[in-house]
Order: sequence, then C-alpha cells, then structure tokens
Amino acid sequence: MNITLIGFMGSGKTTVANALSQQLEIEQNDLDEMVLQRTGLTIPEYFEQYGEAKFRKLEMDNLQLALATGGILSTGGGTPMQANNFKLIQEANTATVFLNAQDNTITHHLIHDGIEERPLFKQLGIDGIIKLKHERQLTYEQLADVIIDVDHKSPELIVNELMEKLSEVNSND
Ligand SMILES: Nc1ncnc2c1ncn2[C@@H]1O[C@H](COP(=O)(O)OP(=O)(O)OP(=O)(O)O)[C@@H](O)[C@H]1O
Ligand SMILES: O=C(O)C1=C[C@@H](O)[C@@H](O)[C@H](O)C1
Ligand SMILES: [Mg+2]
Repeated sequence: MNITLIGFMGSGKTTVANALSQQLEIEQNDLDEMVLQRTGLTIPEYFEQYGEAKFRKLEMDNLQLALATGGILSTGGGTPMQANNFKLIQEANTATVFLNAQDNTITHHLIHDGIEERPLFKQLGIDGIIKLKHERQLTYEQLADVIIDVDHKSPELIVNELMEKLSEVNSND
C-alpha cells in the first residue's frame, strides 16, 4: 500500500506517518528526514548553508527516490508547490492524503516546536506563515485523493479516519 501525506508545515504529516507505519507495518520515508540522511544536515542547517533554492532541488530529487521506493511518505510542507513535484505525486501509484488543519492548530504546533525547527517560520513569523498557508491551501486540495481534518484529534484517531476514508475511495473505484 502506498500513501503520501501532504499538508502545511506542522499539520502532523511526520507524526501521522509514524503512527501509520507502525500500525500497518509498512516502510516509511520522510522527505525532510532524507535531507539529514543524505547530507548530514538538519533542515535549518541546510537552509542556513545552501539556501531555499538548493533545498527545493534536493527535495525534488528525494521525492523521486521516495515515490519509486513506495510505502508511506511524509512530504515537506512546501513539496507540492513545485509544479514538477505536484505532477510526480499526481502520476505516482500512491493515495494522496491532505492533512487539513485550522490556522490555530498550526500556530499551536509550530510554537510548541520552536522557531529554530522551521526556517520559513523563523523568516516569516506567525502572520507571514498563516498567509503562506492560505496561499497554499488550494494546491493541497487539488492534489488530494482524501482530505482529513486533523484539529483536536489524536494521531491514532487520524490514522483510523484515514484508513476508513481510503477504503471508501477504493471501494468506489
Ligand atoms: N494530532 C496531533 N495531536 C497533537 N500534536 C500533534 C498532532 N500532530 C502533530 N502534532 C505535533 O505538532 C508538531 C508538528 O508535527 P509534525 O512534525 O508531524 O508536522 P509536519 O506536518 O510533519 O511538519 P513539516 O511540514 O514541517 O514536516 C509536533 O510537535 C507534533 O508532535
Ligand atoms: O513548508 C515548507 O516550505 C517547509 C516545510 C518543512 O517540512 C520543510 O520541508 C522546510 O522547513 C520547508
Ligand atoms: Mg514533517
């Protein structure tokens, strides 16, 4: 089973992918984690040393590798915004699940993790990040096979809802 999680930064893609991978006993890849595996640098370190444009090139390369591997994939928040990446995900043999969060859920999660974790949050601040979230919303919706509202739900509840919705989509095929 191939599942790709998309959504804004802090919506819970990595968290839900971990829970999903444990429950289904399927291999999981995380595009942000692949940066660390391949370069030895965390996302903030990579942005600091090479900047966002180089990060986006590496992200596309990692996306191609991960989609070819299959299994569960958590993308970065900005991954589907590049037209090439959108097309790669759309054409891959994977169910695409959008984790949709309200602004205050994102704010809560990002502040909890701290500004050092996410370079764009550090650059843009809360107001800028919420504006970016609104700009990206339609692209996530257009790419999704399934949309899950994640607010006030535990990762386990989100996994259960996700599996139910995916089986509905598959039975309608
Ligand atoms: N359903 C949830 N309930 C409570 N806390 C959550 C939930 N989902 C995520 N979190 C918390 O929110 C923070 C961000 O989650 P996570 O790193 O999974 O987001 P992400 O979508 O992978 O972000 P990014 O796009 O930056 O990779 C983490 O601290 C995580 O523990
Ligand atoms: O939303 C974004 O553009 C990003 C989200 C993170 O997952 C990382 O990929 C990086 O911090 C950029
Ligand atoms: Mg993540």
